[in-house]
Amino acid sequence: TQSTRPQRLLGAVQKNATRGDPRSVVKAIDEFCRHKEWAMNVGDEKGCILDSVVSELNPATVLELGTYCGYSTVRIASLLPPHAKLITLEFNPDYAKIACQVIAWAGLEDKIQLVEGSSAEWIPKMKEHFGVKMLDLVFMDHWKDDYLPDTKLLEDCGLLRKGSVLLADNVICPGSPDYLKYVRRSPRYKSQYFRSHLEYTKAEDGLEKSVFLG
Ligand SMILES: O=c1[nH]cnc2c(O)c(F)c(-c3ccc(F)cc3)cc12
Ligand SMILES: [Mg+2]
Repeated sequence: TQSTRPQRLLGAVQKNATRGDPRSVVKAIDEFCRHKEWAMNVGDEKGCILDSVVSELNPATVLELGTYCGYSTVRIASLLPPHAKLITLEFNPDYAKIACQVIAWAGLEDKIQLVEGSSAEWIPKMKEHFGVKMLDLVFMDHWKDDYLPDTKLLEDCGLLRKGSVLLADNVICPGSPDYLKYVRRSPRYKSQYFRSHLEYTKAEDGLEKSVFLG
């Protein structure tokens, strides 16, 4: 039977990356996506912006919406301090199965909790089910139409504190205009656009970093 693109991506990791070496996992995926098959990882260029936001923030609790194959999950987790935790939500079971193996290859299982399900279902359960008090960073990379409703849900569930950071991928391509309008207009956020390119292409895309002001 035919393999899927995520399966071929995992194969490239297992073939080219060193077990327990997150940076080699990131590199293997970027090489695969640049030279073999495009895939919707945040990629190396936007990934560097992601790295700088994570490193500057030094978050203790991170929520990632949209795991896909675990590329940004591994990028983020490899930069976290020792006892920090990353919870990543993935709706698609096939993606979750691949991501779990990519995360294991990187040796980051102890820092990452991968949950299969929808953000709408799991955001309200963050506190009771994961013992999460507040979120220091949310990386939004799931589905453009869910960015705004999920942001409102995070607010309503009391998961954001003064200084919590929302970092959203793909705000230009595919684009999330309603989300951009909201965070840029709201007096409750200080928003900043980091211009970049759609992963592995010359098309414009960027990340929007929005600090919750409480
Ligand atoms: O659905 C998505 N979820 C999360 N991230 C994405 C992404 O980074 C993309 F580039 C794209 C994308 C797919 C096809 C295109 F032609 C352009 C962008 C989609 C997603
Ligand atoms: Mg993306």
